[in-house]
Amino acid sequence: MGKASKDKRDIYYRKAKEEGWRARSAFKLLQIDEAFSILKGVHHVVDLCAAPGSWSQVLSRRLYLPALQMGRPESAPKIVAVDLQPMAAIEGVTQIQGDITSSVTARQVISHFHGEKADLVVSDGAPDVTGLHDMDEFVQAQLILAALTIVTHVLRPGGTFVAKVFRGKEVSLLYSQLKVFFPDVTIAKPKSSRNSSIEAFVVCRQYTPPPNFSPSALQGLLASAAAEQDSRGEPSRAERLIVPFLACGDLSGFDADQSYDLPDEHYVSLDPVQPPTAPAYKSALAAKRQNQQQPREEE
Ligand SMILES: C[S@@+](CC[C@H](N)C(=O)[O-])C[C@H]1O[C@@H](n2cnc3c(N)ncnc32)[C@H](O)[C@@H]1O
Repeated sequence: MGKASKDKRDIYYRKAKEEGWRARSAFKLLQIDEAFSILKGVHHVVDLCAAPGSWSQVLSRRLYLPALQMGRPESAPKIVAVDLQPMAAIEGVTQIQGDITSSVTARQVISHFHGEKADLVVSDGAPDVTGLHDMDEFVQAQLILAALTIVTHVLRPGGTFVAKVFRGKEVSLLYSQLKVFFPDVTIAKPKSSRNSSIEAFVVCRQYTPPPNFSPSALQGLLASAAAEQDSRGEPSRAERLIVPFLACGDLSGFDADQSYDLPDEHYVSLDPVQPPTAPAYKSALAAKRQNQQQPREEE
């Protein structure tokens, strides 16, 4: 790491300590909000993959505490945070400990809203990286798809979804899938996210589910799209559809600080590559730990 980026990291690290944020990641959400005003008018919000909790702190300080200070606790926003890990309590934040890719956790989040809708869903999820880029990007993509499934149940039309992505060569497929639900999808690279990292954030605005869409239809919708798009004339298999993108780890052509225009197509066809299985992911992780390989930087 060069001196300049080291200094930059130290600035956000120090600032986080000074301002009482649990992680320097807080600045990523704050900078996304500066650029896109994602917190404006937000009442209910879901923070997926929230631990140790700096994004939840931002949500609490920006949304919940002001309502309390105005003496209106009854109209205070609802903030729900979910993570595999437990995290220390944050004022105004309800915590659910669980795996967002499991239907049990998804149902817990959905039922928490009692039919009310959220204005904003954020997801800063990152898997435990193996160092194998294809696999890491695949697992990251699974998190985004799980988050998107929750979004289709809890986000109000017109609402916003922000999620961390790893920008691999096939990331345009993910954009295309998001564009099915959001007419406005932008990729953002906040200054506090290291240039050396392939992470970026999709800012998806104006949630507009397709006509006649109901959340349980998500799988069917993607299935029929893939069937139409299967240019090889092979039968489409439902299991391919949970592969949001197939990553190759090739970052050439991506400028970390630039915003990209997104492809117009709603779908691109998927190659018939089997996703890594959970045992393959686990053994890759174990191998990484054994060989002491350097994981890719995430922040
Ligand atoms: C980069 S951290 C999030 C940082 C957080 N936004 C903050 O500001 O403190 C990524 C988190 O994703 C969580 N995570 C990864 N996979 C998950 C899953 N399947 N379900 C729930 N949380 C998950 C990890 O436990 C980790 O806490």
